[in-house]
Amino acid sequence: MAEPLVRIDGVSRVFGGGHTLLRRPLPAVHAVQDVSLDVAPGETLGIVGESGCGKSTLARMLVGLDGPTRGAIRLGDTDLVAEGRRDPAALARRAQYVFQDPIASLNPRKTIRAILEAPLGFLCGLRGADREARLQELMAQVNLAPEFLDRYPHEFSGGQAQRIGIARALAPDPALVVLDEPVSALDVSVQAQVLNLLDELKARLGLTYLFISHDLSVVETVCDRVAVMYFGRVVEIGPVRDIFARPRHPYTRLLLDSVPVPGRKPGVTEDANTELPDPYDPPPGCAFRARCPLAVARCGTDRPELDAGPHPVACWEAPPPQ
Ligand SMILES: Nc1ncnc2c1ncn2[C@@H]1O[C@H](COP(=O)(O)OP(=O)(O)OP(=O)(O)O)[C@@H](O)[C@H]1O
Repeated sequence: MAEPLVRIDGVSRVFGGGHTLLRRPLPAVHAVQDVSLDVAPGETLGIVGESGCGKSTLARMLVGLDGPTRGAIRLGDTDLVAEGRRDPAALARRAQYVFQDPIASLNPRKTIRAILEAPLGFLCGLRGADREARLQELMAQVNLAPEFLDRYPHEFSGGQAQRIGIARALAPDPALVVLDEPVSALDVSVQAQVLNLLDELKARLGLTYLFISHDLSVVETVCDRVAVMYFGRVVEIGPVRDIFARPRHPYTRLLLDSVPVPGRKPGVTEDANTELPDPYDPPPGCAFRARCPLAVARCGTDRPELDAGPHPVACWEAPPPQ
């Protein structure tokens, strides 16, 4: 792999915890636990897993919207966490976020012009004719007519609003764009247009994407590699083709089996125990074992770590890589 653009090293994020004034322990949620992964420049890394597994928490840390409790994140050769504290604008010029709900993520009282001018002025120091030229360029990049600049978010369809969200993210010309379920709120027909646009922009502008989704068919289409998260941890990571053709973790297999295929009975919904473990009381050993068809005694006591190679998995019973 080329020198990584992003290096996540042993990152954990705990919410809550600590003690009351009377020294009673407060409950803590271990949202992200000891995650290490790299993202190469120009790569699209998908993060998949069911609701509550820590995808958004991890993503938010990559743009400084949240900070790790432990571990380090590097963006190029800078310490992202330190940079986010020292100079949030410098971090925002390099890493941007596209939110799931496009209309809710745009200020309803501002025109699109005002929404896009803010980062161009504040982050890029553009004024006057230079700012206007960049505004026009951003609108062209997301295939929206310049007349739309003077409209308000509620006047847009979901797909158009997401184009504005993408234009706002591109405004400071970032290297990394975190896409948090960017098409899941859109109609299926519009999803394809937005995904094509993201693909074109990535090629044209040399972007790197972290793509969060629970829609595996979208992930299969757009991602180069995929990290599968379960209960705050990465349990499998590898090239998208390997993950889909030869999943090694039983949880990944369960996710793939749950994708609706016409004429096939879903495999997972018959699994009675489909709840994640209690995040306030994580079980010892492997967090997946209560749902796992391969579980053995050791899984209840020893937590498996990711093994080595281009397609690592954290499972005592996983088949060897092929
Ligand atoms: N600010 C917070 N305070 C307390 N707990 C939180 C906070 N943010 C997230 N959590 C908890 O951390 C865990 C991971 O949440 P996160 O939103 O990262 O998961 P997710 O995989 O992105 O889920 P979804 O797909 O539903 O957005 C969950 O148990 C969630 O309830």
